[in-house]
Amino acid sequence: MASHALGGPRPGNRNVLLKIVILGDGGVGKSCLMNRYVNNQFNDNSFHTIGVEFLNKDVKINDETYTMQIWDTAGQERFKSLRTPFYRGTDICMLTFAVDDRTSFKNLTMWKNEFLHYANIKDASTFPFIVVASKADIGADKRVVTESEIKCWCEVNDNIPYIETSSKDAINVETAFALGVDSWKRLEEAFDKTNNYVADTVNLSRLAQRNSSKCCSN
Ligand SMILES: Nc1nc2c(ncn2[C@@H]2O[C@H](COP(=O)(O)OP(=O)(O)OP(=O)(O)O)[C@@H](O)[C@H]2O)c(=O)[nH]1
Repeated sequence: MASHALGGPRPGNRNVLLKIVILGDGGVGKSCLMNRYVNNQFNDNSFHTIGVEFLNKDVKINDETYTMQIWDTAGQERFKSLRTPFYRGTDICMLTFAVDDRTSFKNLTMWKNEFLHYANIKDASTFPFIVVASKADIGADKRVVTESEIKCWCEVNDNIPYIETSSKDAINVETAFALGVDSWKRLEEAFDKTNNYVADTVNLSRLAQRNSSKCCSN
């Protein structure tokens, strides 16, 4: 949760800082996604990430300015203990798989659960996840995960928003991050509303208690 949600009104002239974590199997294109988004570059021979790396980018989305702090994590199993300590305090989680890699799609559930566990999030339905299908530029002959099965997985998982991207051809990369921010904003507003509602309920019940104790003392 961003600091303004905990500490009162959003400061007028400062950017909202959003911590965004990109998760998914090794080789699905997480580093390339971050590099396309932040530096508008693509590397055909990107190396495996060891642990985590992060980059910042200031953006304006729907008239609001944000500092996007993007954490690219190592997808390989052997780096699990190096990446999981960085999950806490995340505002948006991008669950990534490559459309030419069925195992990476099957592992989305594992990634989601790993994140929920180490970020200590109790209710997945209130957290802004985004599913990012990467390498959408590859030919139809190489594609092994269909759009309908991705949509189905998202539906079963609290209707997580989903987008197909290509870092190589710069398709939908900015939109993917904007989608994450949209989802974060929607859930944050819902959270604020619920909390106000709970606060009102508490106040009303306190009032009722006070009134009823008055009645008792009469
Ligand atoms: N065709 C295509 N290849 C891509 C795309 N994005 C990444 N790749 C390639 O996929 C390979 C792996 O990309 P990375 O970004 O290093 O993958 P990663 O998910 O960060 O991998 P780990 O660091 O091991 O977790 C590289 O050879 C990239 O060039 C894409 O949009 N299209």
